[in-house]
Amino acid sequence: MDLEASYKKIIESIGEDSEREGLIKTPYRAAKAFDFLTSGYNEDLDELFNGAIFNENSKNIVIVKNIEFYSLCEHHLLPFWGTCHIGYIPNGKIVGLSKVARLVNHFSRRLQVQERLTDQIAKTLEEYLDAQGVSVIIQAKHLCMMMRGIEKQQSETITRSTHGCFNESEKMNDEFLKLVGI
Ligand SMILES: Nc1nc2c(ncn2[C@@H]2O[C@H](COP(=O)(O)OP(=O)(O)OP(=O)(O)O)[C@@H](O)[C@H]2O)c(=O)[nH]1
Ligand SMILES: [Zn+2]
Repeated sequence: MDLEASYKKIIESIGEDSEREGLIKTPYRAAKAFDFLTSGYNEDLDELFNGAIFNENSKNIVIVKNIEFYSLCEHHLLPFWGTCHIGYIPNGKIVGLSKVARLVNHFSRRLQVQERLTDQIAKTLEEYLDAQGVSVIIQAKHLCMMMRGIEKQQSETITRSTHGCFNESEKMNDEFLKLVGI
């Protein structure tokens, strides 16, 4: 069964009339939206980075912060969203800045948990750049904790994934946190 037919079934399962005017095109719209929200599955990482990794000798920290993202909680299929802060220490290679944000979309536009999202972003960047170190922080709110379940409106989840020299150097960690400003 394709996505559109599945949505029609969901609408009917809750007792709604899938043929009424307001809902007639809803399965099509919802399928299109869900396709977009999970489009990360269809992207190729090599293509994403292709042509935008440059040789450069800087050994100083690079930070791209406040990258907003939307993802889907894999337990409830409800959105979680927030900001991602990424820092790395180059080791002969740097990456086009937009690709850092594309990497966040790549792993957030799918069914996720926040911890895995954080790790996948960090590990992939480390791998592609052969970086000396990578540190990623994600701050997010989960609708599954807000509009249902425990119904906490203010709680925020912070996750972190540190690799390479960030695991060994307190100074680097401090610099990253200070520049990110959280
Ligand atoms: N660690 C982690 N947990 C998540 C994430 N997103 C949602 N969850 C949690 O996944 C858990 C699923 O627990 P279950 O007890 O199986 O589901 P539930 O009965 O709907 O749980 P409640 O939300 O407590 O009502 C819940 O505690 C959610 O808060 C995430 O990104 N990371
Ligand atoms: Zn959830």
